[in-house]
Amino acid sequence: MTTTLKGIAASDGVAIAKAYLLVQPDLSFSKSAINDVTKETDRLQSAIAKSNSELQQIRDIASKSLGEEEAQVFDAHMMILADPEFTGAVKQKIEDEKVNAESALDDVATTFINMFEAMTDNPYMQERAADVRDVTKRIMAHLLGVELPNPALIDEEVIIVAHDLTPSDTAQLNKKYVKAFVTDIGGRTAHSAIMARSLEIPAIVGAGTVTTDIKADQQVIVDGNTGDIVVEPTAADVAKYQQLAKEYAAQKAEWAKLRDARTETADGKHFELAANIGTPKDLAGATDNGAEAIGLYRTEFLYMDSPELPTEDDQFDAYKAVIEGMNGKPVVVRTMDIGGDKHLPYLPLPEEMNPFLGYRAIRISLSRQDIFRTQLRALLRASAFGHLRIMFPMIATLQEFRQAKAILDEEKAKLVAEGTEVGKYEVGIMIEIPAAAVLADQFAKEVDFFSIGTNDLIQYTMAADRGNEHVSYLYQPYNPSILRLVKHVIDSAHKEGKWAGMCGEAAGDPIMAPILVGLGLDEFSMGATSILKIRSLMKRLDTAEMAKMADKALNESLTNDDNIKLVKDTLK
Ligand SMILES: C=C(OP(=O)(O)O)C(=O)O
Ligand SMILES: [Mg+2]
Repeated sequence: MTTTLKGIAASDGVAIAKAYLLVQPDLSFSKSAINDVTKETDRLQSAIAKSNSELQQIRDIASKSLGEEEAQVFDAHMMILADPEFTGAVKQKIEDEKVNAESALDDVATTFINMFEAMTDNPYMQERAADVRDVTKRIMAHLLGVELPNPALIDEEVIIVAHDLTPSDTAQLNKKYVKAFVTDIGGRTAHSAIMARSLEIPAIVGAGTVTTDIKADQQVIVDGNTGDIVVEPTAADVAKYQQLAKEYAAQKAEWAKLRDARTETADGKHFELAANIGTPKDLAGATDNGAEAIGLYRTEFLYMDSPELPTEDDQFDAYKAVIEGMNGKPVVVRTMDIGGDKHLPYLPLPEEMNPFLGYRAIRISLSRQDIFRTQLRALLRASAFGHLRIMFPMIATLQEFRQAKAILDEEKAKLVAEGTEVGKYEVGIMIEIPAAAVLADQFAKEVDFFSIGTNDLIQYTMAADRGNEHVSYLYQPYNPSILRLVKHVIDSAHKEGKWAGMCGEAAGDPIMAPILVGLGLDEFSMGATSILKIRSLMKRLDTAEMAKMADKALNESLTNDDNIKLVKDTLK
């Protein structure tokens, strides 16, 4: 029977394919005493052998579809399977204590994981804990006779159905086969959603209980424009959505004609449309979509994709590739923003009740200066190769900015003294904490630019977790409170002769962009796939009319919805 589910539209486009449930099975077991030791060690042996051949197969496919580097993690897993200190210890425990294999495996794995995690001075060994966990899960699944999902083995078109997708899960999906994804939890600005937009696949997040409502292999339609998920569609549904997919493709082809066009309003005013990227690989998408700049390079993915802290040279190579790749166009590189929902296995952070209010971004950089200075040196060296803008995330106070800037100046002086070439660069901050937005007039005297991070600015202003679907109604970019903060930031920058951009998701939103044009925002940075849509929209706007509309939006409208209506009516 056909059912329609609803979630939060997180990435545009329409997809029709069968469901692939990326759900962790229940691996609980109970401890029991055994009589037949040989039978139990045979069960263990067979689970290890099955795990090994599965890993071999995953490794082969992963190396072909994702690249040799991504595949190497599976070598590490196979090494653990072959390590007598680990699997030998499980066998020994079964023999000595006459317990079932599941319980012996769990005990030994826990000992190893605790041991690795305690090695706080050796991040490489700490990371092995995650490998032991993964391998243990695989052996356990075979012992219990349940199946683990293996997304790397997908070799036909599917729609991924998951409770949530971490940034690293999303990075492992092969775009050739993964046509869309839907998740139980998350909001429009969760990193999985941002990732979907950069992969250019439709996505719906925060859809409630899709992992139980949708069964494996059921046919599913995902409409990433509206947030509708149709399960077991009728032939008429399929025809309707095929038509919508066709129209969307035609619309995209129309926008594509604007690729090399200058971004101009109807009255000839230019606005800079930039792309947000996560890795140098995203550069192609940015230039294909006509980006005039990179307005946000989120460097944390460099750290997340690496098994240990990336070296200065690794970072230099990545930054240089992006800066050179943009051929003199500006590139805003944001220093590491780890914490919140982004974790590094080799940099254990304290468990926090409110990670988004905790130890993240510049707060980590200022206390772990070894990590920060390495990144700054790599950036300063890369500045010689084009137009660099360095940006600090999550700045709350002037002192934090001054401290970060002083460290940058120190590293520059050291490099210059060593005879290393350093180019020109600007230094700016993200405005994503209300404290900094309110004091933007003070900050504007000291920084070269602002980039407003609405994803965080909205969550902190509204006190509503950006990834929590229960409070996603409070993600209100057009709420007059948010707009007034944005106006204050833009006006403060202009008063000091500085520029203000926006790199939060709101910059690429067709309702928000006209208001921002009216407020005089200088630079709009967004997922690359939104650029042409916004360029096309801007061609229709008159800046004086938008300024009047923005004034109403700030001073006459009372709610977010009032402003949606105001923009729609004005653009009619
Ligand atoms: C762009 C932003 O940063 P991130 O989404 O990486 O937190 C933001 O907060 O708006
Ligand atoms: Mg942010």
